[in-house]
Amino acid sequence: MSETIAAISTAFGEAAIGVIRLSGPQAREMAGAVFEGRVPVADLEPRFQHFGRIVDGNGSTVDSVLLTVFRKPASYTGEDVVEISGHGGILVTRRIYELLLAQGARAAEPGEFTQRAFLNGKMDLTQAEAVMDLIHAQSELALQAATQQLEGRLGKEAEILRDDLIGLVAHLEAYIDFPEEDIDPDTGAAMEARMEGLIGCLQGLLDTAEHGRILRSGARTVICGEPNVGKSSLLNLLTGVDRAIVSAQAGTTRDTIEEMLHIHGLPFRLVDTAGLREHTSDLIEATGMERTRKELAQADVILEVVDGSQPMAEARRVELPAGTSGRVVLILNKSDEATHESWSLAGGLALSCKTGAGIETLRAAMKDKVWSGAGREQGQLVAINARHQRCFQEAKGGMERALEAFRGQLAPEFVAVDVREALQAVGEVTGRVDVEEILGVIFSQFCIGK
Ligand SMILES: Nc1nc2c(c(=O)[nH]1)N(C=O)[C@@H](CNc1ccc(C(=O)N[C@@H](CCC(=O)O)C(=O)O)cc1)CN2
Ligand SMILES: Nc1nc2c(ncn2[C@@H]2O[C@H](COP(=O)(O)OP(=O)(O)OP(=O)(O)O)[C@@H](O)[C@H]2O)c(=O)[nH]1
Ligand SMILES: [Mg+2]
Repeated sequence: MSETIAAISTAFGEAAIGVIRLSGPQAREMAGAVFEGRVPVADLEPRFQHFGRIVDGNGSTVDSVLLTVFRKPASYTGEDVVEISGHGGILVTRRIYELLLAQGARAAEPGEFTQRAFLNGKMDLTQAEAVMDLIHAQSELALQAATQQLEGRLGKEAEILRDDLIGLVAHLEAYIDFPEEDIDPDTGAAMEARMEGLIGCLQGLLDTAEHGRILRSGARTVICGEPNVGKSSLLNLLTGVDRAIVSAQAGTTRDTIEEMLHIHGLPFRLVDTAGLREHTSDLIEATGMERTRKELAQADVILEVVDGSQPMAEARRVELPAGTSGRVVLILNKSDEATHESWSLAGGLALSCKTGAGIETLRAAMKDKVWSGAGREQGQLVAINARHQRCFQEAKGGMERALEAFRGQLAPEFVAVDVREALQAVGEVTGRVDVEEILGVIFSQFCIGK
């Protein structure tokens, strides 16, 4: 990391202010070569903003700016950092950036400042990932989860797990070093309980993966039903915009239409589909239906729309893929034309896309389908991502094997091998390595010679 990197840190476009950031050993020197202020950059007091001008090679002013110096290690990246706030024009910001590149700065890779922050020990991997989640958050709950992860909540949980695993390995190692000592039954039972506890903790974290996926990419929600029941009208009602074409003609929607929406802080990716009917001679329509079936198979929520004003016997209900029944919300649309009594036992929600009656009940039902919120206290919003999920799954696998080996009275070294694998996997969550520390714990907790 001897290179000094530069990037425009604000969004591309016209804005009030544009920030260019430099990080690395030559940050101050490079900034000093283009900045003219009352005091040379090398002597500027860190963490205060200083007014001055950016000048090009001919000595002409490019912009008047505010400049901030951060001295290693007290910066975001842990390196020397310089930030320059210029006027936010596309061209002006770009020119300052290019002047810095001309001084030898390298264009930063995506995420490189945060990567350096991680490599310099300013944050763990879960926090680095949270920075990205925070930037990408599109809903209130996703933002809350990212903020908490950035504050280190998940990292702390992983570290606690890791400490427990290190303790366990240390304990097992002690028996390897002293094979003449048998594990007495009380200790054995306690160790078994400890392993079970760890598996429970890992499972608890794994249980948050579903919520994590939904927060990060939205609950996949598919609107399906026979032609002309009001599917596109429902998409428009939920999103509040006239996105999809609505018409009295059956077969209006041919292709899938996608829109994002938010319900009580949760993101939903809503897909309107071509009406499903068993037989069609229209090739385009048939292709549309094929897409619909694919969407249905991976949906988190299925909004099955029927024309509730018609008798239930006349409705040709869509054949849903196996295993999806728990995810279905049946919507009895066109309730403004009165809901036919034959639907009374079907367990559907009466709705009118025409008047909007019933929409709040539907929104609540959609949230319920994907957000049980069970298990975790209010305000505690741990939601692991796919990488964490892989690590924790591997760790749990290791612990399950360890427990089995332990119960089968295998030698402690075999049990320890599996626990070590779990330890490695959990260490990967925060991005730590372990071996040295295990040695440390062995010698500090178990006196040699006993
Ligand atoms: N202008 C600006 N705004 C920003 C950032 C930035 O880099 N620059 N950040 C970037 O994403 C976020 C803030 N994150 C930061 C985290 C740590 C430090 C920092 O200087 N840390 C020092 C001192 C800590 C202290 O004073 O308590 C350190 O860790 O030693 C700076 C920004 C959001 N806003
Ligand atoms: N009375 C009444 N009519 C509705 C309601 N919702 C939709 N409609 C009408 O039903 C017809 C079909 O609506 P669409 O939303 O296009 O139906 P669709 O299910 O998307 O139809 P396809 O795309 O052809 O499969 C239109 O004439 C709508 O105005 C409702 O709640 N009440
Ligand atoms: Mg439609």
